[in-house]
Amino acid sequence: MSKRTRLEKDNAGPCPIMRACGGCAWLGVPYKKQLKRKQAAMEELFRPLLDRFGWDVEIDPIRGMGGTSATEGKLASPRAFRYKATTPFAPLPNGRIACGFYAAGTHRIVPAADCAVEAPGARRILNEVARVAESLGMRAYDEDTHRGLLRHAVVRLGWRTDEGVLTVVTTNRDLPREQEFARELLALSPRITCVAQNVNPRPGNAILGPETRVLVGEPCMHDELLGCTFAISPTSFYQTNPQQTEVLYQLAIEGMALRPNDILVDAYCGSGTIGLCAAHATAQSGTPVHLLGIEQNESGVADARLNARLNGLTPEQATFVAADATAYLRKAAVEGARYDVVALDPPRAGSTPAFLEAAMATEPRRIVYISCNPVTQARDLEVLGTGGYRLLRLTPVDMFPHTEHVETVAVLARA
Ligand SMILES: C[S@@+](CC[C@H](N)C(=O)[O-])C[C@H]1O[C@@H](n2cnc3c(N)ncnc32)[C@H](O)[C@@H]1O
Repeated sequence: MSKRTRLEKDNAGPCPIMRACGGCAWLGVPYKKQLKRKQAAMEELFRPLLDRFGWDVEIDPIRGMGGTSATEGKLASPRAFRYKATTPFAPLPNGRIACGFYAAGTHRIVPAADCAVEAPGARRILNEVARVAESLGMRAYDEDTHRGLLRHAVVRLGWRTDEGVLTVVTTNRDLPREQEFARELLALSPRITCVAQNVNPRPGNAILGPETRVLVGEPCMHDELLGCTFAISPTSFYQTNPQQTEVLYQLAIEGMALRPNDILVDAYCGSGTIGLCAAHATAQSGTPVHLLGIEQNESGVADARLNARLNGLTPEQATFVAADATAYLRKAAVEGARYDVVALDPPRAGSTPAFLEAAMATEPRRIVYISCNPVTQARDLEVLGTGGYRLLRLTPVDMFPHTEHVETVAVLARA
């Protein structure tokens, strides 16, 4: 038998472009082994902290898709779990447009007909955006010369709904043949219910710029988590792996251990999802709480207010403020505010010492810290431990199979 070429070997694997694309470095690693690796990484990261504070806590087995690191036997390798997909665009000769994934560590685009981890159909929609733009004579943005219009496209599909938002990111607001472009994008899939344009004129790696407008269709899409309905605008934050988001939120809600009439703060709340799932559950069980959500992205706050209404919560039951979480909580603490439970879910950079100090000054019974970056979370838990909070539970969740990333939920109580 002839020796197989490297390309043939790649094509026989779980994804034909897994070596070229920078997305799923661990796709070839059995899923159970991935979970064990992540569990070991969490032990190594958090053990010194647990020992230093004398917190007698065993880190829970990481909650993977279909099982945990402690599950007996093999686990199926997860597929089709990412409900948000993105492509960069770049110019090719003869007005053609490249799209796909950046090769690992570069800005070289690797074309992809499909993607094993994205929701079915998402990659095809993104590829079709390039074809539509080519047919209308649009130019892709060139990172070297800073010329051209089309930079990225982002598609988000509903997990429990048939809705979706397609956002094209351009260097300026003016779109040639705008209406035709928008209509053709809307027609790419019955699942696209909103087509939006985001304008990002600045060079650099940030995908989204400051201005967004809906070109055609609905102003947002909807999805459902833990029995709640959520409206999601084109540029509001919404988790990419909804199945695991339910696991994550359920752990956070359990950790809150809410009591009737508690004031619950949901800081860095995005579209309000964590706090609203918690407040909705307590309202349903006849023991309502008061929710205060804090988020700096105004479109997230607008979504959160709408989401409160969609889930039957009044403005008295759920209030959302557009503010920097640190500035808001510092002021509240100085004014003597008292909260019963503070949940926070900051971006990868983590929270700030000033936020954590202010949160503790409001004397919450519990602090629930959800993190997509355990390294910054460990740093912040040090501040909370020094301030007198004690870790009760730490649970890793696998939101990002086939990558080294781990999400964690830490539950702390006032000592
Ligand atoms: C990891 S997301 C979490 C969102 C939400 N909890 C969820 O599960 O969908 C972090 C959120 O923090 C917001 N954010 C970032 N920096 C912030 C700040 N300084 N103050 C308030 N919100 C901030 C971001 O806009 C984003 O919505």
